[in-house]
Amino acid sequence: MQKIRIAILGASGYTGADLIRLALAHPAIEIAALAAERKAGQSAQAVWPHFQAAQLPDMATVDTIDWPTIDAVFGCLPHGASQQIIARIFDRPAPPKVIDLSADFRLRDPETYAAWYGAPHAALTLQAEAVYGLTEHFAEDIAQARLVACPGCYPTAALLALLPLVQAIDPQRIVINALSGVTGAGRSLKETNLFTEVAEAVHPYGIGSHRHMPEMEQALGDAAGAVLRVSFTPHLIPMNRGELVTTSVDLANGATVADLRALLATRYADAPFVHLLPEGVAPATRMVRGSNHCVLNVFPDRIPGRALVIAAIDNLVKGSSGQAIQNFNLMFGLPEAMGLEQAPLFP
Ligand SMILES: NC(=O)C1=CN([C@@H]2O[C@H](COP(=O)(O)OP(=O)(O)OC[C@H]3O[C@@H](n4cnc5c(N)ncnc54)[C@H](OP(=O)(O)O)[C@@H]3O)[C@@H](O)[C@H]2O)C=CC1
Ligand SMILES: CC(=O)N[C@@H](CCC(=O)OP(=O)(O)O)C(=O)O
Repeated sequence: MQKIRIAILGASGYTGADLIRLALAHPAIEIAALAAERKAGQSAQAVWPHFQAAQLPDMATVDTIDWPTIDAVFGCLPHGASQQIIARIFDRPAPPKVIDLSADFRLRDPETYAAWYGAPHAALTLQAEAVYGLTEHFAEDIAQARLVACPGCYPTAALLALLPLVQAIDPQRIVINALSGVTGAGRSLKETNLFTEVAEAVHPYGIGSHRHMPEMEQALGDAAGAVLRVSFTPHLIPMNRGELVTTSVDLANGATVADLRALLATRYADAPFVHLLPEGVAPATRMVRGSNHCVLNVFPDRIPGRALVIAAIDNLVKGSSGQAIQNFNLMFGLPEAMGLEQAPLFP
């Protein structure tokens, strides 16, 4: 089989590392280029000693990649930088397809983007063109796209749990609490992510202001046909990878908890990576660690008329690099699950 030649930009970060891991196991991918910024010029093994057994290119810079030989790009770059670099890629003749993991192309409305990200978007035409890459919900558009904006890790879990339910709940009354492992914050040095400050502690952050709210509101609002607001509070927990999202919803239109379970069961019956657990079984990060799977369940709340919908994913796989490969598969007409079949690591 003729392999698809990929470049991974931001290959020295955490999502870049998991993309390398997944791409090495993908039968249709050849890793043709890796790029970094400060670590450019280093060998892949100098940056990632756990890839001793792999044949990998050295870390280049974005501009020194042999672009005409590249079929697909995975952008694992910080937001802001990502839109500048991706705009330059699309200025080239016959550009490759791009799967962007950053937040830069997720929000449709330029004013909403500027309000939440603190600066106007630098590539408005591409922003309008990009397809939102929540694979299970937008597969047809993803398959036709040349630029896919992969969702944030929290929106991935929250939207997989809630999008099928919008007609059975009050979409204006959604409360989302989330827990994330520290890799969610990336590999760059931040005081709040030091072992000494993360270990034996849990803290909420971005309270009332986290930039994943407009992303969730955009997708849920589209599904509900209404402008809406969600309440979302993330927490950083002392764990490397994994994410758990607990949503509290008001039942609506006569729906019961059993109806919510039936909606999720039907919606994801054929989805290779999204699983409604048996009644009463609580989703846990250990059920998905290192895998592209998402586990979901619905529970009655003690407050009448309310329900809890809980989802667990691995932020570095279904929450970023795995979902990016899933989208790549659709964009290149490959089976959706190709290269992603690994079972979770347990314990
Ligand atoms: N971590 C997660 O769980 C998730 C992350 N994302 C998003 O994916 C993207 C990557 O995240 P993550 O891997 O965690 O980030 P990291 O901070 O771990 O890595 C960032 C990477 O980008 C490179 N880089 C930084 N600035 C530039 C630049 N100006 N030009 C070229 N390369 C640059 C870095 O190179 P160097 O090391 O050489 O400085 C590094 O390889 C981010 O937008 C993030 O928000 C999305 C979902 C989940
Ligand atoms: C623990 C932690 O810090 N998580 C990150 C979200 C990771 C993610 O999905 O980031 P992007 O939207 O930038 O792609 C945060 O809260 O900003």
